[in-house]
Amino acid sequence: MAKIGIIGSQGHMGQAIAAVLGAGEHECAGGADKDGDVPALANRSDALVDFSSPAALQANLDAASAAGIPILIGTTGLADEHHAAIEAAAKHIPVLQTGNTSLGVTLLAHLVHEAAARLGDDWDVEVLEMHHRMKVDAPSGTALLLGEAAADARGIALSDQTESGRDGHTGARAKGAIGFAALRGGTVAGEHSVILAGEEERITLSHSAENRSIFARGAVRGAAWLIGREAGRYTMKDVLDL
Ligand SMILES: NC(=O)C1=CN([C@@H]2O[C@H](COP(=O)(O)OP(=O)(O)OC[C@H]3O[C@@H](n4cnc5c(N)ncnc54)[C@H](OP(=O)(O)O)[C@@H]3O)[C@@H](O)[C@H]2O)C=CC1
Ligand SMILES: O=C(O)C1=N[C@H](C(=O)O)C[C@H](O)C1
Repeated sequence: MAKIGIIGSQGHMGQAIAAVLGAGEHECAGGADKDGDVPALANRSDALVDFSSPAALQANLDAASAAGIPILIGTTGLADEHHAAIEAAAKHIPVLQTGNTSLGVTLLAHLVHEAAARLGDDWDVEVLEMHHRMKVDAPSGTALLLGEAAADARGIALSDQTESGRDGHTGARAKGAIGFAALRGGTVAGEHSVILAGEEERITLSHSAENRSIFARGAVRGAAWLIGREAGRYTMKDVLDL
């Protein structure tokens, strides 16, 4: 039985993860929130899960590194500097970072990769997402993960080809662009669609999260999987062997 420490424990995801741990094969080592003692939490944990804020990321990576334990980063809204910090920490400890810990989205990304590779850039890729009114970042981490899957399949850098937040006289869509649109409202746990639009036909690949327990179960599974691994950067694809 692994002891999992939760950063962001009083938040929606923290509570969902505590519920999974309360019912399952692993144990909750405790939690930390803003002004919490993450180093002390790390010292009594076998692995950490972080669903808090990008502002907390560096301190959380430092605490995991100092304790010599793995960490799963579920926090979204990460910038280049955060990814650089993850790369640096992953030289010393196992780090899994993902915008979505669910089994369904991990498989969806695999399908998007396959579709984008086979169809080529005559088919336009648009990623549409909707989340609850409290969500603070856009596009969602999942939307970016799905966009990355399409970009990777086409051998392009997503950051060079992103079109998001279209408004006003935007001009025609650039060939090869990957578009993003974000909707916010109500209590939606997470809706994602990847639309591949070709000449006179479209394919839509979608995932609907009915509640947060799918993310929580995946987070616990991912954190437990990290224990005993070599230092490095991992994704949910590694956990699920996809
Ligand atoms: N990868 C995935 O599968 C998923 C990722 N997420 C992501 O997880 C994150 C959290 O989501 P959610 O639970 O809905 O958000 P909430 O706002 O409900 O919870 C965030 C929690 O983090 C705490 N927190 C904020 N800043 C810090 C800090 N500096 N140090 C420690 N704790 C801090 C908050 O405490 P306080 O209230 O005191 O500020 C709060 O308890 C978001 O980035 C979200 O996008 C969400 C679902 C799935
Ligand atoms: O903030 C959320 O709620 C969610 N965040 C993640 C994201 O940004 O994609 C995962 C999930 O969609 C819910």
